[in-house]
Amino acid sequence: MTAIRTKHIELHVGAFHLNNISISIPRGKITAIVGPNGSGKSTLLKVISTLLHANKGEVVLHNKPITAYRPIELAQTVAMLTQSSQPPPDMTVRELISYGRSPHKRLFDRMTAEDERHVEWALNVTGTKKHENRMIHTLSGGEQQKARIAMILAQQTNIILLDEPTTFLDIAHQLDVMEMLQKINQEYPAVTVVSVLHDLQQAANYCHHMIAMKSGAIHTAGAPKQILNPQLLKDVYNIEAKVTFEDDYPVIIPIKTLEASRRN
Ligand SMILES: Nc1ncnc2c1ncn2[C@@H]1O[C@H](COP(=O)(O)OP(=O)(O)OP(=O)(O)O)[C@@H](O)[C@H]1O
Repeated sequence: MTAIRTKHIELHVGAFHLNNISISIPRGKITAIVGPNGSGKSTLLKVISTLLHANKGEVVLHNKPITAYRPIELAQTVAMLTQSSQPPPDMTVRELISYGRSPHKRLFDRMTAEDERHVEWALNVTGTKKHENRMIHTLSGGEQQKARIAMILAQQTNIILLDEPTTFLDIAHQLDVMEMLQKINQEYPAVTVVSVLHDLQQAANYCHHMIAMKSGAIHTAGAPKQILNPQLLKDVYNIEAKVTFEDDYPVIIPIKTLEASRRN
């Protein structure tokens, strides 16, 4: 079953062109979007979440065109963690996470017991409970990132879009986040997770499906173990690399770049 389908999406932003994007993202699975800097990964996520509107083409969520969703219904269906360049909001961790409940409430409605239960769950599942009463700006970059992820999770949507959720995190916390997504995926089979990731090995280890982008277009999509190979690394990243398999998982050993002046 497909959670997200895009049909021939075209979008021009400045000089950049998202070019004929047709993808199917499986429901209840974890999908990684990978590709070089500037290849269009964030732009594609923004189109799926309606932060940006395509010039042409269609996005379909759970078999319903995105244009047929009411805004509140969309906010109850899709949550997106964007790449944050904003200063941290002037509030506590718990207050930030409570904002995730907004799509389930009317303006000025009080938090219900159910809202509190979802906030509590998000605090615990992300390990941010211990910071719940601290102001966001007093947290480290990694701790702030986890609080932002918790806010997205508190939204309790069946589609979760994450733009580089492991940015700012050390290796242990990166694995922590990936394991958390895996656990959520196992406990809530209806939840579809789509994450932009730069670490291809993590993508292969934790994701069921992988979409590789290059220059605003889809290069390849499929099971990570099937598509991750030296040719993909050459075509998409222009690097020479060895790809071996250990217990079925790819181990990527980068050797060298093939040219200096390319990439996207
Ligand atoms: N509003 C905009 N105006 C002009 N160019 C834009 C705008 N938004 C994005 N771009 C350009 O579109 C291209 C794709 O950007 P996007 O953020 O989608 O890439 P990405 O693959 O997510 O990159 P990264 O891995 O570096 O985050 C980039 O070259 C970017 O500079």
